[in-house]
Formats: sequence, structure tokens, C-alpha cells
Amino acid sequence: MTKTIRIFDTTLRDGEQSPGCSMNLEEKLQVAAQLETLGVDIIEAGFAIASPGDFEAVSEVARQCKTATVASLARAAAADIDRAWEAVQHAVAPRIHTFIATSPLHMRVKLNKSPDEVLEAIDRTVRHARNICPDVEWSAEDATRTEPDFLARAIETAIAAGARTINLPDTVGYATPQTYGAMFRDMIERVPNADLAVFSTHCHNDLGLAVANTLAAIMNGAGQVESTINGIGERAGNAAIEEIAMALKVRQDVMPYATNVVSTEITRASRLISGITGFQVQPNKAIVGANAFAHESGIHQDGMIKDSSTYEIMTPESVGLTHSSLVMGKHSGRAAFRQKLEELGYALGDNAFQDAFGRFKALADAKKAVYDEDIVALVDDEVLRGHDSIQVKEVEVYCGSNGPQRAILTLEVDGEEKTVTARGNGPVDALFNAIRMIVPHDSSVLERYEVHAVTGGTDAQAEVSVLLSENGRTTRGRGAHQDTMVASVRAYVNALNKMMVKRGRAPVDAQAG
Ligand SMILES: CC(=O)SCCNC(=O)CCNC(=O)[C@H](O)C(C)(C)COP(=O)(O)OP(=O)(O)OC[C@H]1O[C@@H](n2cnc3c(N)ncnc32)[C@H](O)[C@@H]1OP(=O)(O)O
Ligand SMILES: CC(C)C(=O)C(=O)O
Ligand SMILES: [Mg+2]
Repeated sequence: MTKTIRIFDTTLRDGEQSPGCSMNLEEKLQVAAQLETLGVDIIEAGFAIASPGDFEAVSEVARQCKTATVASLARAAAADIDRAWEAVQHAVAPRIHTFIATSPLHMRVKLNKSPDEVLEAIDRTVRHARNICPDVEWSAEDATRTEPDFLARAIETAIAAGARTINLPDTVGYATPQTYGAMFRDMIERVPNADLAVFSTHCHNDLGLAVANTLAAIMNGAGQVESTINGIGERAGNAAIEEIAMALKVRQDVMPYATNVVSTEITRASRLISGITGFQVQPNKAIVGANAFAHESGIHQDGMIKDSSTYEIMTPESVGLTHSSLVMGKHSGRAAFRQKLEELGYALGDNAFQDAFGRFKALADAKKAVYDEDIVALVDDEVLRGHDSIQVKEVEVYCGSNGPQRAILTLEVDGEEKTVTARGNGPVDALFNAIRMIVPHDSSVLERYEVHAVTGGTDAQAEVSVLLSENGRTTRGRGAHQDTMVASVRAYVNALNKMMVKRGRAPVDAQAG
């Protein structure tokens, strides 16, 4: 039968110890509710003696939780343990989690206690906790830097005093998968009565090994893992629940362990935590990063369109996302661009498609992210200008506070290129004067000129709209480009082309500049 690993969530305790991650009562209750929906088995709601606020939060989480065990942390001190009990006693399943450091360094420098005094404290405080609470967890802080013989004696003492969960934290993130796994195997094999307790992992990520170490411990006998949503926690954080749960789910073939995590709730939990704490998840973070199911390169996008398992080892739906995203960028190819156009409602012929793809690549080279709105603007622009008799070839402007502003413009008029230099009150005026020099149209008036950014950011495409009127007829032109001046010329020339069509004649009066 598959062994089920208990998930002990410490987002509200160790997670909250991240500088800047403090949560208020209402936020903690929201998180606790989502953790229960996510299916974690134990919620460490705080450190009851730490402050009146922490005490209230642990008490309220204990009152609110319907199924999960609720734990409070407590030092090896009667006052801490009593306060923890006062808070968790309201829970359906209360737990006291008491700890003391066992490494030579911590015992000597921090606690100023001898090893024997620490063993005595473990015995006394675990017994005290067991007298008031049936479920007691004991942790050997800094277990991974503890001398193994002493660690075995400490664990034996805690089990004899009544602890039924033994947690061996890698408090400073020092372990490697090999050493952490071996420590579990060693302790489980050598400690008398080890089978009375569930052994637990608690890994910090100082070397980026927290999840790997956790999995190594599971494979060597651990039955509980302590972890946090998004991996928040002291310093570099704790092992991330979502990564552990999905690793066990996806790699059943080599790790035949189950959890009660409802994986489709992972994204919701992750977003809740980042929203409340303000700690953004890095885009490339496994499982919950914005790019975890996003594909930008053409070859990958082509594979994804053919069969998503080519580049995804789990479905986005399995972690609560609705779908993968094909991110359009400079690495995208024709297959993804064609699919994106279809999604946006365009059915372009071959030539128009090739032209639009060329412009898309040029835009993607110039811009960090290409959004749907950019593609709509770009394709509309392309379609609009397909059969224009006046085409924009080159645009150059000189602007700034030390005028005069001038523009050098090259247009192709009925297949012939013409270049002029013009001045104006500002670069746009100079450009429009240049257009008038190449294609005189004195009877028309510029009624309106509008610019707006298609998306956010300083590299956004500008979309320009121009309204020309001639003898009571108005013509609107549009142009889009990441350079506002180029977009302006495109818009004006577009309006002019349409006006030519309305007039029913080509720009025969065009002059060479
Ligand atoms: C690895 C971990 O994550 S451990 C948990 C860390 N989390 C926190 O510390 C957050 C909450 N902490 C707090 O609010 C405070 O530190 C309190 C309320 C617990 C204690 O505050 P203070 O009484 O002011 O003590 P202070 O924080 O300055 O020092 C900690 C004391 O606890 C002692 N101590 C540390 N761990 C333990 C332990 N497991 N058992 C008994 N005593 C301990 C230290 O030796 C020190 O004692 P000393 O003052 O006699 O030298
Ligand atoms: C208190 C213990 C469990 C801890 O957080 C650690 O050692 O990292
Ligand atoms: Mg910790």
C-alpha cells in the first residue's frame, strides 16, 4: 500500500518569520482556511508565547479549523508550553510543538547548557506537554549539525517522554540529500522505540536544497514534511509545499508516496500568500511561477500545439491553472503566431501572414513582451496598408528643446521613392509637413491627431489615429509602431491613401522632394 506523507504547513509560523512577511489576524484566518482546502494535515498557526497577537491568531485558527490539526510552537519551557496549550486547546485536533537545539554550537553558545542539561530539559518539557495535550511533537533544532550519538539519545528521551512526532530540522540549510537521507535512516534504525513516532523533515533552503533534502528524507523513512506555501520562511525560506506535493505526484514511479494535498488548490494558495505578504513569486519558480507553464520559443510552442506532453510534465490544470500560455516573443515561430492569430479572430492569406509575421518578429526584437493588443494593432496596421499606393519607407526626426525640429522622410509613391526634409513646430508637425511636400493635398485639413499606448511600459507600441477632411468627407487613418513618430506617419499616410481611394484617383500630383 502507498504510504501517505503528512503535510505539516508552517507558513503561518516559520513562513511568517521571513522579514516583511507578517500577517494580521484576518489574513491568517484566510490563509488557514485555504490551507484546509488545500488538504494539509497540520497547520502550525504561530508561536503562542511570542506576542498577544500571535496568541490570538493561534487561538482563532484553532477555533476555525474543521479538520486540520492545529499546532503552536513552544520552547523547552513550561510557560511556553502552557501558553501554547491555552491557544490550541480549542482545535478539533490540538498539537504542542516543542523544540530545543541539540548541536554543540547551539547548546554552548545560545543556550549555555551542557548536553546533559539539554537531555533533562527534553524529558521534563515533553512530559509536561504530554500531561496537557495528547499530541506532542518534539524538534531537535539544528539536528543536521548535531553529533549523531547525542541526537539518538535526545530522540530516545523525547519518545520515552511521550513525543509521537520527532522532527529533525535542517535549521540552517546545511544538509545535502545524501547526508539528510542518511541521518533519517540512521536514527530510525538505531533509536529504541523509533517506531512509536513519526519522523518529520523541516528543511531550509540556504543552499537551494530544501525540497531535494525533504524528498531524500521521505525515501529514508520520514512520514511528515514541514514546509510552506511558495517556500517562504527564515532567510532563503523553507521547502515549498507545492514542489514537494507535485514531485511526489508526478514521480510516483520512483517515489511511491501519497499526500492529501488537493493539487488543484495550489495556485490559489500560492496567489493568496503572495497577495497577503507582498512577496512576489519569481517568474521561473517551479509549479507556481508565472512562467512555469509558459512557452515562448518557436520549437517548444510548435511541440505544445502538437501535444502538450512534449514540453510539460504535468498539466497546468493539475495545479489549478486553466491553461498553458504561449507567450509571444522573439523566439516564437510561425506555428504559434498562426495559432495566436486564429485565437484573435484573424484569417490572413499567405502573403499577409508572412508580412505580419515579419513585422511581429521585428516588434518582438525591439520590445520585451508582445501582448495580444500589440499583435492586434500590428495586424490591423498590416491589413490596412496592404494595397496602399503611398508607402512609408524611412522616417528620421530631429527633436528636443533646441529646435528647429525637422524630419527627413522617404515615401514610395506609385513605386517611386521620394525623400524630403521639412521643418515644423515639433517632430510630428515636421513629419506631416514632409508628407505634404511629397504628396501635396492642400484641400484637405488635419482635423484630429490622437496617440495612445497599446500596452503599459515605456517600450509599449503607440497607436496613432489621424482624421483628415476634404470637401466635407472625412477619412480616418491608423498606424501602430513602437516609435510614436513612425506610428504617426503611418497613420497620416493611411488616411491619405484612403482619401485617394475616395477621390478615385492616384496621387498623380505627387512631387519629388
Ligand atoms: C529555528 C527557529 O525557527 S526557532 C523559532 C524562532 N522564532 C522566534 O524566535 C519568533 C518568536 N520569538 C519571540 O517572540 C521571542 O524571541 C520570545 C518571546 C520567544 C523570547 O523573547 P525573549 O524572552 O525576549 O528572549 P530572546 O528572544 O531575547 O532570547 C531567546 C531566549 O530563549 C532561549 N531559548 C532559545 N531557544 C530555546 C529553547 N528551545 N528552549 C528554551 N530556551 C530557548 C535563548 O537561550 C534565550 O534565552 P536567554 O535570554 O536566557 O539568553
Ligand atoms: C523550530 C524549528 C522547528 C525550526 O523552525 C527550525 O529548526 O528551523
Ligand atoms: Mg525553521
